[in-house]
Amino acid sequence: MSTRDFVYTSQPQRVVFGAGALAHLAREIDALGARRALVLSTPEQRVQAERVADMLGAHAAGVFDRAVMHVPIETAREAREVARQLDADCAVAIGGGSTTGLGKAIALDSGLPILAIPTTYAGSEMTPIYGLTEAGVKKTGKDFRVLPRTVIYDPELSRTLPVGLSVTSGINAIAHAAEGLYAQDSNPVMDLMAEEGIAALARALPAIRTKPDDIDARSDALYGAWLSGTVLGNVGMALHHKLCHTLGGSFNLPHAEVHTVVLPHALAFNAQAAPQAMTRIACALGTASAPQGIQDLARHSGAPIALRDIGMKESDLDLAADIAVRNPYWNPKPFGPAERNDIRALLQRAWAGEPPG
Ligand SMILES: NC(=O)C1=CN([C@@H]2O[C@H](COP(=O)(O)OP(=O)(O)OC[C@H]3O[C@@H](n4cnc5c(N)ncnc54)[C@H](OP(=O)(O)O)[C@@H]3O)[C@@H](O)[C@H]2O)C=CC1
Ligand SMILES: O=C(O)/C=C\C(=O)CC(=O)O
Repeated sequence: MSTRDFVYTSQPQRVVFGAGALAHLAREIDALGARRALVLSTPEQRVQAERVADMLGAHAAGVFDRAVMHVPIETAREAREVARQLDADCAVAIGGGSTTGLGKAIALDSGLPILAIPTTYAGSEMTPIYGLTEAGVKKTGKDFRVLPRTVIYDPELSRTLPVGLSVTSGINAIAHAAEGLYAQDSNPVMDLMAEEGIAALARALPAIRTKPDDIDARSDALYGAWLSGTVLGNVGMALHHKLCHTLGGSFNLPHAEVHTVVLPHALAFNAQAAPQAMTRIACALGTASAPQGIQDLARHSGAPIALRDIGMKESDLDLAADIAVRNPYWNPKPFGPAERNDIRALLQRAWAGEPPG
């Protein structure tokens, strides 16, 4: 094995993992030194949030249940104000990436520590990345104040996640790991986590499709999500995430589904420029080809493989290509304005659900 130069910085975070781990909530709030926790959720997950507030007893400051995808700035302002009025000294976010994202918006403003309890595989709980949407434009940034201090991973809570969303959310996680393997600032520790994360999710997703409440499969998927989210939090994103942020942010396509459709095509685009990463991804998937392996995993798990099936208009593909190449992320194969036609062709294949070219 050859070694290479790298920089590795570990991030201060506490992870409590296991079926039934939610029972440790009060202990973890104590460990944070928090006295008044504001519990966050989506409207639909309010019952779960109230259960969490009940577990906190006198340490619960209240419940704010208006989290929505992509964190509109108005919602962020409202939640920040509620946290101030209730004199909260901590935010407990129970839910998917949307709820964690709302916690991050509060922390960005106030420095309040976040305790995250993820119920999807999006991985936001492991990253210092935040997203905020203002006047129809989503901006992302990095700030260590938003990195949750404690994460409770309880696979019991993901048993109710519908199969379709479990698969697409799982592939959202795989995307973090896959791009981590060819990131400009990758390192050997993240590479190991990425491979293990992809392998765990590739095992778990078909098993969840067969038996959605299988706690071992749920546990494996959440373990993969933790590893993959850690990779996203430690190394850079590339072409795939740029395309997904363009399609989600400017065309309002559903986050996890976009990741699922685009990933095979983004990997195909990068295949020649990142051959070692492709080998590691394929190996973790147990397939001959990384791009085709991802598309097969999606198809065989009943997930969408075409942008046209998740709300993208063919007439918007030109604009999407223009936006994606305007401010490109670093990528092993550069994609600026000069590669606009290649990106347009990639999007056409993804739109039609063709095999990754
Ligand atoms: N900053 C970062 O590092 C990252 C940020 N993100 C961001 O997170 C958002 C996407 O996160 P994602 O998790 O995909 O989406 P959401 O948090 O929006 O959750 C998706 C859906 O899952 C449902 N759901 C969640 N948990 C359960 C459960 N246990 N049982 C039943 N239903 C459940 C929710 O239903 P309901 O609406 O009914 O509550 C919701 O409709 C995006 O805004 C994305 O940009 C994603 C990854 C990383
Ligand atoms: O939009 C954000 O909050 C920032 C990053 C992500 O969404 C990562 C992803 O595309 O899954």
